[in-house]
Amino acid sequence: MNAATDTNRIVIFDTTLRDGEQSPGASMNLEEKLQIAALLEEMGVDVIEAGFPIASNGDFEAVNEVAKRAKTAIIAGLARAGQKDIDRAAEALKPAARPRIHTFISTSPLHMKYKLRQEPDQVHQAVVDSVAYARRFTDDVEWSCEDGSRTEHDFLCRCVESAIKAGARTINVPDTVGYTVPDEYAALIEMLLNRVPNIDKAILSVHCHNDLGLAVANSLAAVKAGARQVECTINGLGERAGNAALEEIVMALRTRNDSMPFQTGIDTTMITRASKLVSTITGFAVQPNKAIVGANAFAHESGIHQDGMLKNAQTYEIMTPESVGLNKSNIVMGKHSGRNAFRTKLAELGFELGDNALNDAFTRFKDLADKKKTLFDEDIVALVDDAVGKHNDHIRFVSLQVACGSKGPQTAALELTVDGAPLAATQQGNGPVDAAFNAIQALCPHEAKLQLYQVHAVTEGTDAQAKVTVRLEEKGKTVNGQGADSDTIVASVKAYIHALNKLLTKREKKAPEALSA
Ligand SMILES: CC(=O)SCCNC(=O)CCNC(=O)[C@H](O)C(C)(C)COP(=O)(O)OP(=O)(O)OC[C@H]1O[C@@H](n2cnc3c(N)ncnc32)[C@H](O)[C@@H]1OP(=O)(O)O
Ligand SMILES: CC(C)C(=O)C(=O)O
Repeated sequence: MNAATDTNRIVIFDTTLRDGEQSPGASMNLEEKLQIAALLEEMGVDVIEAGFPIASNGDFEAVNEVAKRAKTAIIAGLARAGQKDIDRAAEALKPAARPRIHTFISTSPLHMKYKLRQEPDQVHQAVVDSVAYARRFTDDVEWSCEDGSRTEHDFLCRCVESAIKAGARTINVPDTVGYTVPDEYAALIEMLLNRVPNIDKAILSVHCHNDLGLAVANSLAAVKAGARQVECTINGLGERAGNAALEEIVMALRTRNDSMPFQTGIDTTMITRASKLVSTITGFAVQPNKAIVGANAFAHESGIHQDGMLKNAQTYEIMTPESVGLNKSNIVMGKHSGRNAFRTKLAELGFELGDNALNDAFTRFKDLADKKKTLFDEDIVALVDDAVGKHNDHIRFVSLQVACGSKGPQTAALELTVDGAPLAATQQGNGPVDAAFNAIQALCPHEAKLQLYQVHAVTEGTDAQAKVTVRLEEKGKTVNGQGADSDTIVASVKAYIHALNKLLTKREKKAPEALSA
């Protein structure tokens, strides 16, 4: 039996927490990673790559904590070809019921010569040694040939054969730089299946980047050619232009099962929740026309389309919105809704809040419902995001009053509490946002630099909530803060404070006494 092809079940390997986090600015804290991992497991992801344990203590802790909590999913940790990396990955994965060590090394001439500065024979030896060493800790070892799509075929076959002989159960052939095209990539997979004598002892996997916008097409072509694991991320997050998007792979396989008769274990109705959670946590907005999860993916604007939809939805919809978890709810939220309905709605939207966060969010919900005529799911998501994980915050927003307009000066009077102590300051600035941020600086002096300031309207209308993302950088560490409010300046201040609180948490972990710095 050929394990690589004799099944129609596609293993979904999600790397949102590892390759996804390599997107500049997409760093996530431990609590956020745990939330994402829990949702990935609930939606049926087979393998969750939780991090690269040697990269930092934070990555180690994330892999370790995800490993402790996982019930059914395989948890993978990445490691370069070296004992130190593998030891660290093995240590982080110790509590996992189903640990996988994912070890990799580059095999393309370019990477071997310039990056590794190693001869092919040395790289080949490193493949054998690293896989054999990883097998001391777990039976489940995955080996990746980084830049596999630009690797010479003879050398690739030699390395793959040796990796399998040394004990790798999954062989991943990444298109690391998003260079390949579908027919070429499919031919590469076929070539490996035809030429590597022991290929039946392993599952072939693909890991595609989106530099030419072909990550999903390449992955699907590879599946048709015999690959049985696809590595992907929610919303296509990832290094540079990103990775293949999980939601696109899964929905393509489901919708075009006639031409691609393969199954995944994903509960597709959780896709929208996962997309929103990852977007909220990373501050990476999903483009409106993004396939499957964009705001317009199921919107029909033009008359002829609307007419067709009314007569038969299949005229213009190849998937139902319900199949990806949209519009499932018939709970209409408004100012008369109670706590139970709110909790149920939150569960539908993918949030499980502790009592404190729930109470906080419920109070905000009631305030918003008093101000806003119609509350959409997006409003609730924005408002809950605002509450999630903030109950331990050192800095808390109390109030803001701004004077703005064409005559100036723009002034912001801000009240905060820092560790419970009330503080107030009034500052001017070049516009109300600048004035408000200057007031924060006056109350909480810090060195962090503002790298990104982004405002989105959560829904339509002039009473829509604004959702603001603020990215701060301090000593090479970046954090994203989010804030939502029907007042854009208040949302901005909340986002800034959220980011500052995250920086404080990072500092606290590094040196508990550094909080006052
Ligand atoms: C394609 C991918 O996505 S690979 C994963 C990328 N992810 C990351 O890099 C995560 C963040 N990285 C980090 O935190 C750091 O780069 C670390 C901790 C991994 C390594 O840090 P450092 O030890 O300071 O090394 P640095 O990053 O400067 O250089 C990488 C070194 O690893 C070597 N290397 C790269 N890949 C591999 C590999 N698969 N196996 C063995 N060695 C490798 C490089 O040749 C280089 O070695 P050199 O220092 O002898 O020249
Ligand atoms: C480590 C490997 C799998 C990778 O991320 C890549 O090659 O893009």
